[in-house]
Amino acid sequence: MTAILEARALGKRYGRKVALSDCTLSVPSGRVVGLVGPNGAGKSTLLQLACGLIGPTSGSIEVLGGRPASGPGQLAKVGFVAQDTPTYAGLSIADHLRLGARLNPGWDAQLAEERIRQLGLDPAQKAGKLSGGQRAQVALTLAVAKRPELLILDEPVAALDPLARREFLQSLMEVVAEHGTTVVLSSHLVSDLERVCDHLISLVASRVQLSGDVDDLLATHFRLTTARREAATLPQGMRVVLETHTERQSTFIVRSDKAVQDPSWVLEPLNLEDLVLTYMSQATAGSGHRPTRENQR
Ligand SMILES: Nc1ncnc2c1ncn2[C@@H]1O[C@H](COP(=O)(O)OP(=O)(O)OP(=O)(O)O)[C@@H](O)[C@H]1O
Repeated sequence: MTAILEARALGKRYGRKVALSDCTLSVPSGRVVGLVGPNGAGKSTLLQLACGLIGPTSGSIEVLGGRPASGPGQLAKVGFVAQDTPTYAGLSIADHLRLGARLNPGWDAQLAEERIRQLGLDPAQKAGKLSGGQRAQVALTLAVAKRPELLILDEPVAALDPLARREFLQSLMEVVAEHGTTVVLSSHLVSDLERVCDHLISLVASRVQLSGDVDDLLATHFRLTTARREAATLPQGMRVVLETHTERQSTFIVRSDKAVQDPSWVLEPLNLEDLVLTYMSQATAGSGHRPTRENQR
C-alpha cells in the first residue's frame, strides 16, 4: 500500500518551543485517519506541515510523493480546512464557489453546487451570516470540490452541536465513499473518530505515541487483570503500556501480538477511547502511573 504521507524524524520549533519532535510516520492511502492528543500536543503543527503552511525545522515530510506546497500540482492534490473554518465574511456562498473555481484547476462546480443545495443553504447568503456549523460545511465543500487526493481537516467539528457534527461526519463519509479521498482529521471527540476513522495517530507532548490501523491496534491491546503481580513476571513479548495496582490486584494495559491465554487472568478488549486515554495518561507526566516498559524476560 502506498504511503500518502511520510514523515521522517520530523520536527518543528518556534524559537525554543518544541511543537513537534522526532515524528516518524507513514500513513497509507485510502484511510480516514484520526489525529488525537491533548491541547498543545502538536496536532495543528503536524497538519500545517503536511499541507505546507509551515516548513520543518528538522527531518522531512512528503505528501503524495512530493514536498508539501512545492508547486501548483502539489497544491491541487491537497485540500485543507483550518481549525477556525475560515471564510470571507463579506462574500456570499456563490462568491466562494466562484473563487474556488478560479483558484483550483480541478474544480468540480457541479459537486460544489449540489452539496450547497443538499445542505439547504442559500448561495446568495453572506458567509458572515452563517452559523458555525454552516460555515464548516461551506469550508468542507470548498475543500472537497477541488477534488483533492488528500483532505486535511483540523478539528472540523469542534464548534458544532451533536446533530451538526453527525451530519458533517456523514457528509464527509459520503465524500470518502464516492471519491476514495484519504482524510486526516484531528479531534478531541474520540466517539466521533470511532465512527469514521480506520487509522489512528496519537500525539502527546509533541511526540507520536501510537499510530496504526484501528483494527490492528484494537486487536493487539488488552486490559489484563490478575492477582497482584509485578509487570516483570508477565510473559515475554508482552509490552506493558500502563499498570495500576491495589493491594490484591494488578491491572495492566498490554500490547501483545500473540494470543494471551491464562485461565487465572481476566482479559478484556479495549475500545478506541480506552486506547487513546491509556496512551495519553501513560505519557502525561505525574499521572502516578508507571511508564511503559517492554518485558525483557
Ligand atoms: N506560531 C507559534 N508560535 C509559537 N508557538 C507555537 C506556535 N504555534 C504553536 N505553538 C506551540 O506549539 C505547541 C503545539 O501547538 P499545536 O497548535 O500544534 O497543538 P495542538 O495539538 O493542535 O493543540 P490544540 O488541541 O489545543 O489545538 C504548543 O505548545 C503551542 O503553544
